[in-house]
Amino acid sequence: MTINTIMVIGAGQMGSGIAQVCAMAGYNVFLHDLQEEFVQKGIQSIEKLLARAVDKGRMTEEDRDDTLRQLHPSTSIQNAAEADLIIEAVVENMDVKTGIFKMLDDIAPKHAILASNTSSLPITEIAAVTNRPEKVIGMHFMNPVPVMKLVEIIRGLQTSDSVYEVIEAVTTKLNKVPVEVNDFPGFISNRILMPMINEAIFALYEGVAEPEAIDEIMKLGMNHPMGPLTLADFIGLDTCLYIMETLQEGFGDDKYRPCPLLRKYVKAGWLGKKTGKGFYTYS
Ligand SMILES: CC(=O)CC(=O)SCCNC(=O)CCNC(=O)[C@H](O)C(C)(C)COP(=O)(O)OP(=O)(O)OC[C@H]1O[C@@H](n2cnc3c(N)ncnc32)[C@H](O)[C@@H]1OP(=O)(O)O
Ligand SMILES: NC(=O)C1=CN([C@@H]2O[C@H](COP(=O)(O)OP(=O)(O)OC[C@H]3O[C@@H](n4cnc5c(N)ncnc54)[C@H](OP(=O)(O)O)[C@@H]3O)[C@@H](O)[C@H]2O)C=CC1
Repeated sequence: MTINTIMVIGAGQMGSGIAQVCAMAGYNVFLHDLQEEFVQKGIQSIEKLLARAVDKGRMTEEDRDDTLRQLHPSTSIQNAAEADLIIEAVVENMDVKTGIFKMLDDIAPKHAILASNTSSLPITEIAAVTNRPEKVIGMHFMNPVPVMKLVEIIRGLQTSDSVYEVIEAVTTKLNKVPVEVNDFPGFISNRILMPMINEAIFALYEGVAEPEAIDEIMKLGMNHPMGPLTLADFIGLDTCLYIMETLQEGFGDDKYRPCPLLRKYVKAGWLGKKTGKGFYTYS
């Protein structure tokens, strides 16, 4: 099966990054969100990153223009009728995602593959609301998408081998490395990463150390590129909380309980870098 047109649903930090790498790889791309202003914000962030790549000599002006020509803003979900592959990257909420997958199943052509960039939610459950569970798959990109090499590919219970192979080939064409996992809460990446971040938040909550000290210890002591609290702010504290809730509910194990401080910050609207305030303040 040949993939020519990709539609990305959700023009937030992940959706815009995914649209960027798809357009750079030569795919025709719709970047879709509910409102024009969100789509334009996503496109502007792509333009900024491409301009930086040109300035640094990593991309020619011609390649930048070609990439931008491949990108089409969308606020009409009906554009899904043109897509061979749809990658959903909206908020980490099962009801919102299943609502979108039901709509996409009605609109997208029969051959189209429906992928989710979910961080933790069961692919099998998302697939079950469609009439094509064999064509539903997890395509979990890492943040920041243009930089990180991994795409964790999650097979739902009914995902077909041929769909897996197409997604593996698309991932390679995006210049990323696909790694296959089965469908369990948090997959591999967030089953391991998020409890570490949650533990760092507990350490702060219990007054063991200041945020800067916690981050410095993990950076200098463990060679992590970012400390866990900086990384949580970067991912989004809402997303971190939803992932911990999925792990706790999915495994029925309180070892995954989200730290109360994380809940408190999310309730306050302190979602990290994207809102200007989290464990740190951003201008
Ligand atoms: C939650 C989930 O479900 C899964 C996840 O994604 S978990 C999160 C996974 N991601 C991580 O763990 C990221 C950890 N952090 C890092 O790897 C690094 O800090 C980083 C790559 C983000 C930045 O690297 P750095 O060396 O500290 O900073 P910096 O020198 O400014 O950036 C390095 C390069 O990345 C690029 N970059 C940095 N931030 C970027 C962003 N948000 N978007 C695009 N490119 C970015 C820069 O342009 C720079 O490239 P050039 O030098 O070619 O211009
Ligand atoms: N942040 C991270 O590091 C990573 C996140 N992910 C996953 O990617 C997904 C998106 O996360 P992220 O990009 O960080 O989140 P953001 O909050 O940055 O973006 C989500 C976007 O989806 C839009 N949206 C919400 N509902 C709908 C809808 N019904 N139809 C169309 N668009 C909608 C939002 O619009 P509005 O602003 O109006 O709500 C927003 O623009 C989540 O599932 C997350 O778990 C995966 C890997 C890493």
